[in-house]
Amino acid sequence: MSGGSGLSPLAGAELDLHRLVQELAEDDGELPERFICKDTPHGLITSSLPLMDIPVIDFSHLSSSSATTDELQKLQSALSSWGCFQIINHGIESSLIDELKENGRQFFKLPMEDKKKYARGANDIEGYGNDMVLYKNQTLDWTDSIYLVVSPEDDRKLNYWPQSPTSFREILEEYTTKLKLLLEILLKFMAKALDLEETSFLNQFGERPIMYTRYNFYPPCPRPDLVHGLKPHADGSAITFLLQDDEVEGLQFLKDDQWVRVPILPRAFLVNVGDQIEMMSNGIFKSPIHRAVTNSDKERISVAMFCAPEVGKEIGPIEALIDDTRPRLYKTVKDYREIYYEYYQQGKRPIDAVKL
Ligand SMILES: O=C(O)CCC(=O)C(=O)O
Ligand SMILES: [Fe+2]
Repeated sequence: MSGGSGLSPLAGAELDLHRLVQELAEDDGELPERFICKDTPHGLITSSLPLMDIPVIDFSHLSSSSATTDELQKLQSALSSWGCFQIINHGIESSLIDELKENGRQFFKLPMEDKKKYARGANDIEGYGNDMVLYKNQTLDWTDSIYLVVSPEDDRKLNYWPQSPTSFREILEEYTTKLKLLLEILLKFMAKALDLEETSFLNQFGERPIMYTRYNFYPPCPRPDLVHGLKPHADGSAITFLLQDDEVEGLQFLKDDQWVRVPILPRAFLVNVGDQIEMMSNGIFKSPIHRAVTNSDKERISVAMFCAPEVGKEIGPIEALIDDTRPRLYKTVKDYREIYYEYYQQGKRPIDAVKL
């Protein structure tokens, strides 16, 4: 479900029964037509593309009194220019991060029949599967994934949570608890960076924020020049935390019509704003377009955590960010995810649906 970015599609979206990318990759056969992009130049890892000078925010500085102002300024500038940054010294243990990713890797290594026990069901978006077909003639992305609601806890569908490797569930649970705290801290810093009340963003998330995780697995691809790992999209979430592969590059952002490669910073979080923070910040923070590319000899894994306000919660630009020089740019909406998919299915950029 590339481009789906952490939100559920409209009911009745077409479910496709094509084969998993991993099976195709092991086949060594011809690249099926449905993966070949016909439109833009794509796919290329092209080391000729510039490496992004991505801002790195040190969380330990944000919490210390002396360095706070500079770091908040950096955060503000990162989010208004790029809409993304990397976090170091975030306090989540390396061992937890390593195990989370290793569990993902091990899961994708299981025999197909074991993985298929967790296969996405008809009319569901959760579980193990390939790119989900949401609109007609959609080009398929070269990725398989496991997609799970992790919060609120009572919305979890444990039947989709792998039991092999044995620590998969426990580690994901622990990771979710820690990321939820990190999300809260980050939202407070983001408000401070704009001179707002600390809870200005947090309040819009409500009591039961939604968190989805997606393990993206990109097998080596015979023609990385012809396919997308994940086609260009902006996330429909409010905030996305991404753990990139420690060794294999693949994530790229679009800035001023130019694709740039994201450097690997092991165990850092790549954080990007999703459409919902762009709306809440009245357009000051940008929800960036990004994509993942594949390569012909190495598999790649990434783990995304999409965070969004609770279901049914009204969200919109924070009042203090609306004035004569910056009029309100977005509507107030509920359940942006439905709007997101409706627009996505029509091949339009979802955030345009909520612009005034
Ligand atoms: O694999 C990556 O690096 C990108 C993942 C991503 O953009 C997503 O899951 O929405
Ligand atoms: Fe994304």
